[in-house]
Amino acid sequence: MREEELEIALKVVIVGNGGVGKSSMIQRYCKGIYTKDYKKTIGVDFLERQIEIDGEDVRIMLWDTAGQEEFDAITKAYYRGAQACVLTFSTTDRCSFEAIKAWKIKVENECGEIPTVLVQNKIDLIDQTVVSFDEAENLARSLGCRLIRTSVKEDVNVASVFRYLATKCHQAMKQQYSTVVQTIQPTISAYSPSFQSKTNGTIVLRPSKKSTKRKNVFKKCGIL
Ligand SMILES: Nc1nc2c(ncn2[C@@H]2O[C@H](COP(=O)(O)OP(=O)(O)OP(=O)(O)O)[C@@H](O)[C@H]2O)c(=O)[nH]1
Repeated sequence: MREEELEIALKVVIVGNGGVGKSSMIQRYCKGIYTKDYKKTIGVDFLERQIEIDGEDVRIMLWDTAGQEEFDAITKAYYRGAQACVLTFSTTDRCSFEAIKAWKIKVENECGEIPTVLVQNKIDLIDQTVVSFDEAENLARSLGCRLIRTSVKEDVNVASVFRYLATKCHQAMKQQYSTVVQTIQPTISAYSPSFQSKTNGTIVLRPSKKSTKRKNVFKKCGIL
């Protein structure tokens, strides 16, 4: 497999109370559609979309989890292995805003600290807001993540949420990859007066099949 054929896949979980717009957000992003009807998610659902980050293909798998507590036992299992998280609340639902910290803890218990974004959805209904501008900003600051305001209905900022997370994960993977490559790909520099080579006595050892190594490294990092 050549380097350019490698694929990076990201698992992203979307969490938040029922009715905040999680399913709508995923449908909007992956299928480009929006429906006014509310159909409660039962358990877990998933859709995917491929985008390009830094010239590389990144497949984003979006896991839509039910917001109702009755599904907690099922949904928790699906958080495992997620590399990024979207914490969602609705502009018109105070409880969904107050539940955000609990949602973060639920995800952290399964995945540890992963790149996370706080999303305030239904910004088209800002005249009916029950969360002030500052409250949302302060919550994002206290959680240590970026706040993005979206309207799935009007298609505002939805793509930015996933591009932001994919870029963060992609950078982290690249960094992780180069660290692993540095450890498994030693460069031995030795001066030998009796050895006359093109490199003036410096012997450089490199793997002959770079792309195969790289693929293995990606596997080790859990990227493939
Ligand atoms: N005005 C407005 N309505 C929205 C927006 N996004 C979603 N909705 C509506 O909010 C309702 C709930 O949306 P869903 O996507 O089903 O919510 P959910 O978070 O997946 O809900 P659960 O499956 O119960 O967890 C639907 O009627 C949507 O049409 C938005 O940006 N603006």
